[in-house]
Amino acid sequence: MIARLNDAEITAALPDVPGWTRNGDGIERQYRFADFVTAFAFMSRVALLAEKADHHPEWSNVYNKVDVRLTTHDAGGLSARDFALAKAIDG
Ligand SMILES: C[C@H](O)[C@H](O)[C@H]1CNC2=NC(N)=NC(=O)C2=N1
Repeated sequence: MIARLNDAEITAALPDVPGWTRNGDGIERQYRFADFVTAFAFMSRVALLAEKADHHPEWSNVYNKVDVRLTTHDAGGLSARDFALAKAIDG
């Protein structure tokens, strides 16, 4: 089982993922694109990253906006996997 990060570890990890904000047991970011096709292309790319990492986002899409929330269900909170996926998404 992956370890749940404590508050100090989360605070230390957040500067590594600029643009992401902590909200309770998750980190969140909103992406905005030119149009739906570009937003969906982003989602397709992230879906492949998520499958590869076996770590999946909670997300929603409205036209050109994609809201992404990362949390680790197996840990009951944030884990290193969330920060790794956030970096991969933005990398
Ligand atoms: C069996 C499978 O490895 C697990 O259910 C994975 C899949 N994707 C996951 N994604 C997220 N966000 N949290 C998890 O705990 C998780 N667990």
